[in-house]
Amino acid sequence: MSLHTTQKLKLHHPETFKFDSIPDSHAWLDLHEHPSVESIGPDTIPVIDLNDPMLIEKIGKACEEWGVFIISNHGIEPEVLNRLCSQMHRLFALPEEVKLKVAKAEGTDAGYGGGAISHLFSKFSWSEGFSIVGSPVDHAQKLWPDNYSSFCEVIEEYNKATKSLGCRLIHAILLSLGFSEEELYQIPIGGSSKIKTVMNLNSYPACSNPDQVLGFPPHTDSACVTIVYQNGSGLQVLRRKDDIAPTRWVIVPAVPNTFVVNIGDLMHVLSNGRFHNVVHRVTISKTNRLSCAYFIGPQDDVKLGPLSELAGWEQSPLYRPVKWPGLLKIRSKLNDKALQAIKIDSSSRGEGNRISFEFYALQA
Ligand SMILES: C=C1C[C@]23C[C@H]1CC[C@H]2[C@@]12CCC[C@@](C)(C(=O)O1)[C@H]2[C@@H]3C(=O)O
Ligand SMILES: O=C(O)CCC(=O)C(=O)O
Ligand SMILES: [Fe+2]
Repeated sequence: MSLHTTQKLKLHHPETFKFDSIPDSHAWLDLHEHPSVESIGPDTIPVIDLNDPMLIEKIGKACEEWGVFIISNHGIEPEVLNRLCSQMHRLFALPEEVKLKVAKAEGTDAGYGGGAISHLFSKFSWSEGFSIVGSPVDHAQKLWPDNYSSFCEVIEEYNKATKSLGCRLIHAILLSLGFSEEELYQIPIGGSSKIKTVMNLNSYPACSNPDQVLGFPPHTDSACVTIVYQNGSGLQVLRRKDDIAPTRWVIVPAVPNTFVVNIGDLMHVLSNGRFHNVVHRVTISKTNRLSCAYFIGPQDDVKLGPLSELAGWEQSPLYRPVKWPGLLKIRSKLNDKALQAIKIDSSSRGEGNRISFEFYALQA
């Protein structure tokens, strides 16, 4: 791979994952000093059974307090997940030059490469990703000209099942905000025909010095919700300082037959700041790990803002409405400061206005 390609995609050098010592480009300093990681502590990420009669209340509470929860009884067959895993193995085991045939092109979200905000971090991630937007057929044909249907079939199947699971979750989340069943359909993401989904397949190779690297640095997801399937642990969420302890990383356990659900920036905006867009990162271990992150947000032409008027809340809106692609553009410049750029904040005029200006310039 040429240096140019490597830098543009913020991808590893093909030999990196075989090194015994970690190259400077991937080694983070003081990674585990602050905040600390809670291995056994007072924190347990809520586990929510989708058949629980108290589902709405439990989901609302988890979205507010944690911004992440684990779901069981989701109805997706383990057999589909096993097939998804074997196709992910098959994809990432391809030679580097084959995977690069479907490298993300400038300005597109779909294809092989690093994350959309990877260029904002000082170090490379110990991971490879493949993003799917819409049909995977074109890319799959390039990867396996004679044998692409087994990949496409499981992707389509998983997509269909996870999309309907996502709609169920979004409904429960909106109901927890106080909307009625009838009102749901007036909301820009309240129905399967209104949402857009992006599937991100991730591979985190085994590492001999896992404490020096990260599979993905700390970030929030931009979408409304993300549904994560993981075949082993590695994901950690940042728990805010509270009465129990200071800010700390909490390990998200890998519970068989469950998914992890994260709240993203757009759900934080939609709920007018009530739901927590949780910061998370991915750590690496001595064994290979696979995950599939399924991002659910509004369609590209839909502006999403706080739903305060609809719900008749007393609080005034904290954010200006934004389209998903617009937010991605701001994030690719401002990273974790992106939401400040759309904040309606009368109290901090100086800084706020400067960032808002940048926001409008980017939107133009
Ligand atoms: C629809 C999406 C969601 C994206 C951007 C675009 C395609 C790739 C997604 C990710 C995947 C990896 C983490 C993330 C933070 C990243 O860097 O790229 C995600 C990002 C986001 O959540 O904004
Ligand atoms: O691999 C994981 O567990 C999560 C990956 C992630 O955070 C992402 O793709 O946004
Ligand atoms: Fe993420």
